[in-house]
Amino acid sequence: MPPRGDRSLADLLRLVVLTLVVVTALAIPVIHFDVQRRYLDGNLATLSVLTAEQLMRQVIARDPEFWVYEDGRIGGLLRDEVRGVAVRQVVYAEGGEAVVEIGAPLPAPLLRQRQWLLDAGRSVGALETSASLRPLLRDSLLLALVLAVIGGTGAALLCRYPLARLRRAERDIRYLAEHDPLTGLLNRHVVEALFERETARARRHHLQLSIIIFDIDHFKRVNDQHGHDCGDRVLRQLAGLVSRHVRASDYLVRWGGEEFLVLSTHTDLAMARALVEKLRRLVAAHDFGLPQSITISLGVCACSPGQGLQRCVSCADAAMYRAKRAGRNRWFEGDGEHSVTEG
Ligand SMILES: Nc1nc2c(ncn2[C@@H]2O[C@H](COP(=O)(O)OP(=O)(O)OP(=O)(O)O)[C@@H](O)[C@H]2O)c(=O)[nH]1
Repeated sequence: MPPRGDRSLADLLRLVVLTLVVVTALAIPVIHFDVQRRYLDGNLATLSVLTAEQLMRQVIARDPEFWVYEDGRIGGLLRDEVRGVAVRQVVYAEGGEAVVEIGAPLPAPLLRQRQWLLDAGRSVGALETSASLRPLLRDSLLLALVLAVIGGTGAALLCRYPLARLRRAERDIRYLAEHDPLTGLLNRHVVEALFERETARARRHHLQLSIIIFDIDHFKRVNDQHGHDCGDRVLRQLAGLVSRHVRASDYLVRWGGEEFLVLSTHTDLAMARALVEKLRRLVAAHDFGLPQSITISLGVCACSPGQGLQRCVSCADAAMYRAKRAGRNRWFEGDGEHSVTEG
């Protein structure tokens, strides 16, 4: 049996070794996590500036030995070359050889950055992970392990890039760009692209395409008599009402103030006539909660093949104005030559 003093010394040594192991195991990912938490965690504003340049600068701040920042160069690259380049990849490299590479190809400046590091005999890890903490820690550990195994001499970059949030933001931005905030309908900016797509499809499948334009009659009176908020409510109600009564393959667009456009696919003139009359009746019969009834005037045009959006719209527009002049709450149809016929 070993003497008592030897036993407690061995226990103490074991404890020290164990502590060292645990601290080492925890330290690397914690350091990486610290980098991301201090600089990369955050909101969209932070995201928009999450670039290679910034990431590198943070690492320079942490490890001035590793990143050469001289002559306006960052890690061998001109600052302008990395400005605005998002870091999105996972790259582990050692000597002249990439060890692990996950994800889409790196942007060109970062590829050269990596090459510069490889040539300089550095190890590097650049990492993108999802927004949640668990994969971040897992990837952080993995990165630390890979660097430990390959005997990395350099720092590892850890970049938490909240992709999910970015995608959501992109979706939101696109939605705002394409939709009218008051009614939630598509706005006129998207019509050109829709028209091109649908005319190409119509040509391929020998289908017809029609455009309807309609405008609320005497809408100024609604605003004047009941206030602008009430006018807004009528616009929203009308948008909801009409969108429930056009086909899913039709596009309802807020064309301007109280003017709307329907791009009706697979619809020839006979079908479009039926649709405009249906819409006219629908609106006239609807209770908007006002003392007066709300009516619309409409113009319809079947777009002939090769007729561009502008001509098709002005054909429907001319027909709609004719309906206004003829007393409102009615529709006219136009042909490509702008002659109009009463509905
Ligand atoms: N509340 C509200 N009013 C709007 C909006 N956009 C346009 N308007 C109003 O729509 C009215 C359009 O008036 P006019 O162009 O004179 O047409 P109108 O009174 O409908 O008469 P006709 O079209 O000739 O039947 C104006 O008073 C605009 O202020 C909107 O987003 N909200």
